[in-house]
Amino acid sequence: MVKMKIALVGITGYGGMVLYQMLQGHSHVEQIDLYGHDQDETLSLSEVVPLLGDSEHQVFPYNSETIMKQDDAIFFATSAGVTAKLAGPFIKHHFPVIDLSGDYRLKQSDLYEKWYHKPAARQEDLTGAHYGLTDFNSAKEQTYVANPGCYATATLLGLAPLIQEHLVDVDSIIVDAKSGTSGAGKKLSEMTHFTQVNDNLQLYNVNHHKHIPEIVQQLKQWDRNVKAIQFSTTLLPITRGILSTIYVKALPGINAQQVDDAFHKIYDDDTFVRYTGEKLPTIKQVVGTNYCDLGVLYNDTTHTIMVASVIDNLVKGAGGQAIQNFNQMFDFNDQDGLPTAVILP
Ligand SMILES: NC(=O)C1=CN([C@@H]2O[C@H](COP(=O)(O)OP(=O)(O)OC[C@H]3O[C@@H](n4cnc5c(N)ncnc54)[C@H](OP(=O)(O)O)[C@@H]3O)[C@@H](O)[C@H]2O)C=CC1
Ligand SMILES: CC(=O)N[C@@H](CCC(=O)OP(=O)(O)O)C(=O)O
Repeated sequence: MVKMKIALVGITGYGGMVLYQMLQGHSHVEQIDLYGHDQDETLSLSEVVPLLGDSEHQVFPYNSETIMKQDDAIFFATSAGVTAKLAGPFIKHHFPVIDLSGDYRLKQSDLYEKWYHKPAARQEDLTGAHYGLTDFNSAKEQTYVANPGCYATATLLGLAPLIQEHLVDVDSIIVDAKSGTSGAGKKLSEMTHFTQVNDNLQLYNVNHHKHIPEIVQQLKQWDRNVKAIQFSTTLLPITRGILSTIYVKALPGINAQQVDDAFHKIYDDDTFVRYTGEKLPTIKQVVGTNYCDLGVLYNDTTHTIMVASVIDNLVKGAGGQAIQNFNQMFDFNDQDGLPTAVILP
């Protein structure tokens, strides 16, 4: 059996620690080498991430040459703007990278700089990166995988059958996406301060969210007529989970059965996307798992289709999809290393 040594950068972050836990259960991963960026000596993991409490594991000072010598692939679970600076040597040597950040998702450097307000990676590297929406874009034989954003994942999976089957007015897409606070990462901010989050719901970045260009870019791959979406994001007083509620007008003559048929056609054979018809999903039923659950209602009076899409932002929305990309890159079983047990109660 193929056994791999994996490098992981970003263990102190929410995405990185959850990814680390999942990789420990992957049958082809024999070693996980952790690298930190602001340290010049080797530290114990229990010192760096007490929550993981894993005393024999260590965190090494980051060094791309060391990584390419002793590891077989690298996961970056790092903030926006990091891989744009660090990934060059790996790209040059075609060393396998799965990047959880948004640095290589957009194909145009000017678009990245407009929406991320940071210097973009090299245009040729953006062009060469693979957008790893695993249910539609296979990462087989790819070396640089840009893992999708969490809102983008939930929204694109909810829209795919409607856009791919050309059932809707593409100028009528309205997305109301809502996330738990872990989506913002561990950094402290006024918006995610407990007192501000608790007993509250907060809209933020409406019409300015960096997932808008990412979603539109992928939708255009399915229908060139897509130009824009109405996209709002709301912070929920929960830790993990996303509910993306999507509204779109059916084209004249399209009925509920055709919509239902499209979702069955696209998802009946999909391992991690579960279409539940008119039974609308809740966030709790996917938290802790790599599933995306979809419920769909058709309003005959307004001819509006509503899709409810739920995921765990740190699993299917981040590290879980990253492992799916890893499995596709190396032709491993698509369920290897991926959690299916929901966190109860
Ligand atoms: N949270 C989520 O639900 C999702 C997050 N993502 C993306 O995944 C990435 C990680 O997210 P998340 O875990 O939430 O973020 P966090 O803010 O929780 O963690 C960021 C990580 O990046 C590391 N880091 C920061 N600057 C550097 C640097 N210059 N060099 C190396 N490492 C650095 C941090 O290390 P240190 O502690 O030393 O600063 C930390 O480990 C982000 O790009 C995020 O946008 C994608 C989908 C979902
Ligand atoms: C609640 C919250 O703040 N969510 C984050 C989602 C970040 C994410 O999905 O990561 P990428 O930066 O990789 O796209 C946000 O809205 O920016």
